[in-house]
Amino acid sequence: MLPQLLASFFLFFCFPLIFFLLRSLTTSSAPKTTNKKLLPASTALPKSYPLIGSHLDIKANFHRRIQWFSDLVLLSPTSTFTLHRPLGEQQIFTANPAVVQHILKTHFPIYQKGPNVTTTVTDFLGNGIFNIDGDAWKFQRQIASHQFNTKSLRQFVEHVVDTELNHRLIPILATAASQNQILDLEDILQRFAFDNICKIAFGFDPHHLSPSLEQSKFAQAFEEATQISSRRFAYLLPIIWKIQKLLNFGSEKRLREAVSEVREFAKNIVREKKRELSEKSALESVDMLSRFLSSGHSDEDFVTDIVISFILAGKDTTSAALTWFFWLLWKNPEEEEKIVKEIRETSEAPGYEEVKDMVYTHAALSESMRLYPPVPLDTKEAMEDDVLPDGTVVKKGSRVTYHVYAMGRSEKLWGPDWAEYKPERWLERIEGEKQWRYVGRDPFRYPVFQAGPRVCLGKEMAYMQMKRVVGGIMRRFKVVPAIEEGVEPEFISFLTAKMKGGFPVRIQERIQT
Ligand code: HEM
Repeated sequence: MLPQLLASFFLFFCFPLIFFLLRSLTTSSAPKTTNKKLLPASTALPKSYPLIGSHLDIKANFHRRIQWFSDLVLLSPTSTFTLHRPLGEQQIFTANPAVVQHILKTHFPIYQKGPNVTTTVTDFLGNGIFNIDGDAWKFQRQIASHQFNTKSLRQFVEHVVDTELNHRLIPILATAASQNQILDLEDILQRFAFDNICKIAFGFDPHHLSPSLEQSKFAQAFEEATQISSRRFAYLLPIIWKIQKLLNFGSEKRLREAVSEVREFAKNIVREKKRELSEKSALESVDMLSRFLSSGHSDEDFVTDIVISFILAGKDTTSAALTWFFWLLWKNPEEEEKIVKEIRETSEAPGYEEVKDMVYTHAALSESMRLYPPVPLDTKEAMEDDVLPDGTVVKKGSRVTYHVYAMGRSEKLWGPDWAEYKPERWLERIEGEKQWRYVGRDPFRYPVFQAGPRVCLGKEMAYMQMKRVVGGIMRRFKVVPAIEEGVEPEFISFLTAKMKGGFPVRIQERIQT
């Protein structure tokens, strides 16, 4: 009762006062933007009011915020759009490759994660690699990068992924096919990816993908922590969730419980690894966790943060990418046939080189992530005043978001056929031969894995895993969505993308032709 009373007191008496005081500050310091006057008057721009900015429109569109921001940014002639948030805060959205290059590379020191993002997700991600800047980030990146060398990738594809595929995934799919069961493929792929990342990065097998598909308390807590942390960004004023946190009620109470569950799980991994390291003088294979623990940074909380960030990186990204990939193949059977052809031309248990050479599948994955990127938005905070290449004025403290989802759907960037699923956009024929060659794109035009000094460390690992999984599944099975005809699944995102409600599918044994 007391917490509710305190909160009500704050809401009714203190807020109006704060509003009044901040109003004078915000009206005088609002940065100028050049793109505003370039937008045609007829476009449905969000209305902005003193103090609350465009909060009413933001709230009304919250359920479809990815698509709404995408529409707004693509309507702008400069592909950059400034959103007025409450209390004079500005958030700049861009789908302009020159701007993306500016923030991610040429002016990298100015555009950091920044206090706004880091304080919002710090309860969940702590000082893990996704939530830090400066020397701490450099250190984590440098230690973690060893995990992604060729030797490690080979071990990953030929042992970790292969074993999980043949001993866990395929048997579950075979049973579903024989019993005509409906499975949630998104859930299965998340479990698969979670086992994979734990094995390769921490040398630990959580055995999350099992025939019972039992819901684990950890997985549920991880999902809740992700969603509640991500929803904090939508508050009219961050102070509201901060008070809720202080008083430990509502979603903040649940977040505290979920984070505690996640941390306990991660801490057990760390403790087990410490014990292993103390018992053995030399480990057979050195995983990333052992490297961190042996680097002189053995503080349990610090290493736990690193473990949580890596679970986030590994569990929800490739699974989101593959979920949408299988949806697109269902809608594009001729593309499915071309991939099956490539798979049948490789051996049943392909090694590292063979997986690397699956260029058609590689292109098909890049093309599906263009339309459904696993990380659809990414935000940086300006550490100083700046001007973007398109003339947009950025004030210190403003957030600048590059909209990956919008960029993949931009006619300017991909041409009038942008809405079509065409893996061949990424391929060219090798002269005089029947084979394809993969043609990479400018990473600032396709920043699905980010770009510049903070480009995704796991990019190659992710492609290798996805190609091997696609090969393993499609060689034998056809994935058939159990979704009513004409219904399009909804693309949503909480830090990483999801298919709303999961991806119900039936599995069919593929008829050999
Ligand atoms: C399709 C799969 C994936 C996509 C689309 C993807 C995308 C991204 C993006 C957009 C970022 C930048 C995030 C930010 O700074 O806000 C990132 C960073 C990162 N990713 Fe991935 N990722 C994928 C898979 C993986 C996997 C499997 C791993 C392996 C553990 C991984 C490890 C990392 C790490 C360590 C960073 C942090 C890099 C840094 O800040 O220096 N990613 N990834």
